[in-house]
Amino acid sequence: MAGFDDLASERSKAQFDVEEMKVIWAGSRHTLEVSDRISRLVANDPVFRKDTRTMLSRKDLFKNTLRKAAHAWKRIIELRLSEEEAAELRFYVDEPAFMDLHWGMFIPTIKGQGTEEQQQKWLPLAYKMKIIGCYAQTELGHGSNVQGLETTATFDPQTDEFIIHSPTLTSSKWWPGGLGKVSTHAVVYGRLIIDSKDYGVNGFIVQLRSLDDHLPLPGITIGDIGMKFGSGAYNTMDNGVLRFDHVRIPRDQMLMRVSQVTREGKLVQSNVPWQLVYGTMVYVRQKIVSDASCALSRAVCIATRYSAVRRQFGLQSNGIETQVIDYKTQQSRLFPLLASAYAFRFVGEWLKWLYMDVNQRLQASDFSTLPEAHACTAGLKSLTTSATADGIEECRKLCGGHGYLCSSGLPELFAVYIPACTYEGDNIVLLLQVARFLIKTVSQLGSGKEPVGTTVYMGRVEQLMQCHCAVQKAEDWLKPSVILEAFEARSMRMSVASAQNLAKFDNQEEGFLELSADLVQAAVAHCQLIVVSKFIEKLQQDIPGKGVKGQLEALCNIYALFILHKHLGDFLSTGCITPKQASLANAQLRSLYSQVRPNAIALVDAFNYTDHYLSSVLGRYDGNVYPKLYEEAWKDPLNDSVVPDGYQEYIQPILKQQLRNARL
Ligand SMILES: CCCCCCCC/C=C\CCCCCCCCCC(=O)SCCNC(=O)CCNC(=O)[C@H](O)C(C)(C)COP(=O)(O)OP(=O)(O)OC[C@H]1O[C@@H](n2cnc3c(N)ncnc32)[C@H](O)[C@@H]1OP(=O)(O)O
Ligand SMILES: Cc1cc2nc3c(=O)[nH]c(=O)nc-3n(C[C@H](O)[C@H](O)[C@H](O)COP(=O)(O)OP(=O)(O)OC[C@H]3O[C@@H](n4cnc5c(N)ncnc54)[C@H](O)[C@@H]3O)c2cc1C
Repeated sequence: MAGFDDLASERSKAQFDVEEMKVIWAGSRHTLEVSDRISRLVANDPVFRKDTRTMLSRKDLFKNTLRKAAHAWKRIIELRLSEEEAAELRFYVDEPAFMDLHWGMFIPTIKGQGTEEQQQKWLPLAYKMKIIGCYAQTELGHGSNVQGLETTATFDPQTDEFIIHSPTLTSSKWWPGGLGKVSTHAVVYGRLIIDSKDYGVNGFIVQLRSLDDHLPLPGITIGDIGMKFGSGAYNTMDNGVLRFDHVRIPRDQMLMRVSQVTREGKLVQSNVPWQLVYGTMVYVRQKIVSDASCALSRAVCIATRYSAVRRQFGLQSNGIETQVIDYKTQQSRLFPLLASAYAFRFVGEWLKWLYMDVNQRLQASDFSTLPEAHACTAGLKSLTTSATADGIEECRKLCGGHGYLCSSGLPELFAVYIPACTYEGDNIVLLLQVARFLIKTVSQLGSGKEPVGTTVYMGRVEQLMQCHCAVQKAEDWLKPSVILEAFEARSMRMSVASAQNLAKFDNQEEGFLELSADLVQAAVAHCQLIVVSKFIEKLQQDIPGKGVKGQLEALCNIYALFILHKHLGDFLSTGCITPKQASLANAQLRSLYSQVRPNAIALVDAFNYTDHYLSSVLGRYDGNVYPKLYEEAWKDPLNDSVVPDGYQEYIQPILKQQLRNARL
């Protein structure tokens, strides 16, 4: 049987230790053990089946999600899972649901923006799920522009309460996940008003529904905002609409870590920067970067396995056609995505470390690294989600016609993933934040304030503005120092050029708007440099296992040279490399594809995904694609009857020409 033999033979060709690569991918032996155990637990539980998801009506789909969420919670309690194991279980259940927002945003917001007392009051309730919360920031009229939110929270000194109100239609909360049908509570972002004075946006804990009968509390109008893109996909989530009509909450339900309102109605600022009100977004953006590597690797795993099973043209002497993975065009589309999945994994790991480091500093009142953390999380969220969304679609095309079937798993993965380019900050809006940070850094060069963190390279501005790439032969592109210098010089020169152009404007804000398209490109260049440099740093660590390091080096070089090839215009126009060096990079890239080819299947096996998680007939571990595709087709409800419903009303009259006769 084609698929079985093909994948078995591919696995036997691997030139590295797959088990050790699994550890590298997971992050540690411990993480691998946990994710392996929990993914199998989910895969073997019939309640977590997901093969009918794309065929259910919205109501049935949603109820099924509630059933799975309740079952997941039951298993977490029964098995006494740790926080880490519980998070893995939710991940492998693989269905967007209110739980994501409760654990992923509501709880972190209280932890990050609540005082000690507020945490003590609310966190135990949230941890035990005695209350379910969501994150209600975006409104009908404003999402990106958080300072433009219209919901008001007016302090009433008579009663020691805030009055939460939606003064306009556009102030209706719109989009929060988990809000529409499930959440009992929300962190609501609104304008703090004291004595008619507007003190800007802050977070407030507001109860939305009765804990007895789940009905909305007085003054609250609440519902789901309707069907979203794709079948199944993100429609398991109850993204909601919410309006307040003068709803009163006690004063101590304003999240008061950043600023406090006293009983007398005085606003007291603490020593933490006001931007901490945006802190949950930094946390979630960091998570989304790790998530990107999961979504991309999942699509790549499906496309790689299928490309080894699928054969088209080129009859060989033994009468067998060519595996499509052997076509150079297939490799040049697929392998950069494989390399990107690994690159995003490692940059995600680093970003997690950066976030933890910033958090520890914040606890010690050191706020110096917050701007860098904001720029890195915003930029990398943007870069990785855009590349992943495009990458999933490319994987669908790599699977030809069968990729368009829901049973390939790719349409639903695409539909569920693409909003990541929008939620938690529109990707362009976030890149503009990075650009502001870069322009600020460039403007401070020579002022005595040394660039830090990921902008340290900018301290070598003179060298980077003048350096010439030393590549003379294709293999020179394999040297990390050569790659780094080319990426640093490109980013430096693009930022400096933007800053110089900006300086020509009398009004900096106007200039920023006028040049924003170029500024976005400079931000992308800086973020790509971060990804490349973190991959190179990873390779400097001790990497055990036969051949593992060699494979990672090849993937790192593929990622870097692919980006160089894709953005050749930047590298050439800034004079970082010559056309001859560009063509040497291309030659090297081709040679790297050949190096990865025999290891491709093993490299996707190292993700250690179960067939349940992949939910793809094309990506099955055993490669038994054709019989299963055939089998799946017959499961479609349309095939329940041989003659379809509607035959007599709509097909028969055409065939019998009754419709035409009626017209004549
Ligand atoms: C096949 C099926 C598969 C199923 C798979 C299922 C798997 C399920 C798994 C996952 C599901 C995913 C779950 C994810 C759920 C989605 C959750 C989505 C939630 C949301 O979207 S919440 C809403 C998010 N909203 C936003 O992000 C809004 C974006 N806007 C902003 O962040 C800001 O308004 C702005 C940054 C764009 C502008 O702010 P503003 O104050 O107006 O602006 P500036 O003047 O530019 O900035 C002032 C100053 O502050 C600094 N700064 C800005 N932001 C931050 C920050 N976050 N932290 C620190 N500092 C910040 C900025 O740099 C300026 O500094 P300066 O003055 O220059 O020094
Ligand atoms: C699936 C999903 C789940 C979500 N979950 C939540 C949630 O749980 N809680 C919550 O509060 N919100 C949630 N959101 C809302 C989400 O955070 C916002 O949609 C997002 O921040 C983008 O804001 P917007 O919709 O206002 O886009 P807009 O800002 O209206 O963007 C429209 C266009 O304008 C461009 N644009 C906007 N501003 C600028 C600028 N300054 N310069 C250049 N171009 C600009 C953008 O690039 C984009 O092309 C969710 C959204 C989705 C899709």
